[in-house]
Amino acid sequence: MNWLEERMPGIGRIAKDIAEHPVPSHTLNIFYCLGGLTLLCFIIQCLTGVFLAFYYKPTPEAAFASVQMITNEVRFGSVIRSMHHWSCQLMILLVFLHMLRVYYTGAFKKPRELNWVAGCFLLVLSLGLAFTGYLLPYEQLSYWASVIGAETANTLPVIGPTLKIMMQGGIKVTAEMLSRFYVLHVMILPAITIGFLVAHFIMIRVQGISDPM
Ligand code: HEM
Ligand code: HEM
Repeated sequence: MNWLEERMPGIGRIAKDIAEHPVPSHTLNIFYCLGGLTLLCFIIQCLTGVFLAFYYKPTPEAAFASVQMITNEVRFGSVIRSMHHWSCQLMILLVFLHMLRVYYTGAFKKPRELNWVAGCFLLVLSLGLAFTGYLLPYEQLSYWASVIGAETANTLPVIGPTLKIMMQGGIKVTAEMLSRFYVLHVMILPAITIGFLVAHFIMIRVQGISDPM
């Protein structure tokens, strides 16, 4: 730390401020851990997702075969894939439970309204990540689930038909649908999620955790 402090004066104070921040006693229970556990799942998703991306091929011809190869041939491939799969299910469950904790403790009220709104974006982003990831193995179930998703988007007033075409790459499903979902899944949505998470945590730090009811 001294070595760093000499080169970047002030960094020790920031590290001390983070490490020595007291935890309010009323938050020492499982319900206040749900946000942190959601974050842990997101970190696991990013780490295991990068390993999957080393072998995954986002084309209609090769996607399913590459996922089969990850499962059957790549060393620890099935473990990494299972971790990605189950941590996704857990993340969605935990984010809803976290939202319920915030709601039932009234933590969305003044001055935390903006953080509730940031949280709503995080909820939609988490669902978007799970939805776009679902198509990637390109098996019957994932293909038709994405078609249903695109048709559901189609029913939205005004923007519906355009949204469907943007998702599928045309009136009918095209090869672009997989490329688009892949780019959304591994680049755009994780990057936007990280941005909202930073804002979420800065607001929590500035406002402090809400008082007990
Ligand atoms: C990826 C999703 C999310 C992550 C990783 C996350 C993470 C966290 C963490 C670590 C905390 C600290 C306290 C705690 O854990 O309970 C927190 C607090 C908070 N979160 Fe989230 N959150 C997410 C989604 C949401 C959603 C969906 C909402 C609501 C719509 C929300 C609203 C809030 C609010 C208002 C607080 C302040 C609570 C208080 O002061 O008691 N968050 N979040
Ligand atoms: C919160 C974040 C994420 C969620 C909820 C999520 C969810 C999913 C889901 C549900 C699947 C389908 C898996 C299956 O059925 O076996 C999947 C596949 C995949 N994900 Fe993610 N993912 C996330 C983040 C990432 C990130 C950050 C990357 C890469 C940088 C990534 C890369 C992949 C790849 C390559 C696949 C296809 C391989 C396979 O199906 O096993 N994911 N993801």
